[in-house]
Amino acid sequence: MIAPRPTAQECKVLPAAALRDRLALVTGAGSGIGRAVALRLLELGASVVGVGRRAQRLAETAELAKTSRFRYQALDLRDRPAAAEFVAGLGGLDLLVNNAGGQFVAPAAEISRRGFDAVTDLNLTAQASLLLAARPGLAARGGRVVNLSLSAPDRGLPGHAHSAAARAGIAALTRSLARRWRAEDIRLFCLAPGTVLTAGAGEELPAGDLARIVARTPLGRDTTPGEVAEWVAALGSGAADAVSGALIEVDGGAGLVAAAALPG
Ligand SMILES: CCCCC/C=C/C(=O)SCCNC(=O)CCNC(=O)[C@H](O)C(C)(C)COP(=O)(O)OP(=O)(O)OC[C@H]1O[C@@H](n2cnc3c(N)ncnc32)[C@H](O)[C@@H]1OP(=O)(O)O
Ligand SMILES: NC(=O)C1=CN([C@@H]2O[C@H](COP(=O)(O)OP(=O)(O)OC[C@H]3O[C@@H](n4cnc5c(N)ncnc54)[C@H](OP(=O)(O)O)[C@@H]3O)[C@@H](O)[C@H]2O)C=CC1
Repeated sequence: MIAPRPTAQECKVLPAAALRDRLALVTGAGSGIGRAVALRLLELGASVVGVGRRAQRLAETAELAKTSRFRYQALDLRDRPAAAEFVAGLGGLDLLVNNAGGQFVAPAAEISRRGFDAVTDLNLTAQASLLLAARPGLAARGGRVVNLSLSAPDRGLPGHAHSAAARAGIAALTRSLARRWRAEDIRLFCLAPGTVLTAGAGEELPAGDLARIVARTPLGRDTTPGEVAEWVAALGSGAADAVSGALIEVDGGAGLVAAAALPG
């Protein structure tokens, strides 16, 4: 049995105008966690630019947002020059949410070189490139960065060797840049969800595997998109500025247990 989750409303703990007049860039804003983040930042008063490959999905987020403070651009973040040009065009930036990501599940021995590269590119090097491109805009506004990772990537996750390597890499990159970019008034955080039952997670893993993973989670439940969104908003708002470079696991304790619920 799954333990009770907070409702979307119960997740909302920040004051109403916590992000008023801020400009945020949210990658992967056309679905799942990214969409929940974009909508919550808008509710809190921010202007949000959403990117992703599929314009139709971003348009659906715009419909839900019902505000001109949301705009979007179809963009493949692995196209470095296009992504860099787009970010530079935004000018000053208060918050970058590096959320776009994902992987396929396969035993390590069956991941080809191209497969490994595809996943590390999306989840590490494309995020790193976007960070570098956003640096001047972030520095201009004393901005904050939230990089999405995966809970406890260093514990070893069956079927996720490529992704775990990339996600541990983004956590390390976050720590490194948090030290260096402090001088430019840029703050960085790494946020690591456990299992969030988005359509994307459902495409990646069969429902039975997801249910087994959730059942092994110490809190006995999945993490909701609303919970992740509130954490992102809090980190972006300055409420957590005593934190720097940390990997924050919003995972119901999933990272505390061995990840043996998956094959591979
Ligand atoms: C404890 C875990 C709880 C659950 C956590 C859930 C976490 C989430 O992240 S939810 C997010 C869910 N969404 C996704 O993960 C979907 C995103 N995935 C993708 O978009 C793609 O898989 C990709 C971007 C990672 C790769 O796409 P692409 O670059 O288009 O790749 P290609 O199709 O060109 O293939 C490149 C290369 O990879 C090999 N490959 C692809 N799929 C598989 C597979 N299932 N198994 C093995 N290998 C695969 C493919 O064969 C290519 O290699 P070569 O054959 O050597 O050319
Ligand atoms: N759901 C979960 O349990 C967990 C998720 N995560 C991570 O959180 C993030 C969001 O996950 P979730 O919402 O569940 O998954 P989704 O699959 O719904 O979200 C991934 C988003 O990234 C976008 N995206 C993928 N590739 C690219 C690309 N090359 N360029 C631009 N955008 C791209 C997708 O849009 P489009 O396809 O239109 O490009 C999509 O909107 C991901 O990084 C995921 O790995 C981490 C831990 C657990």
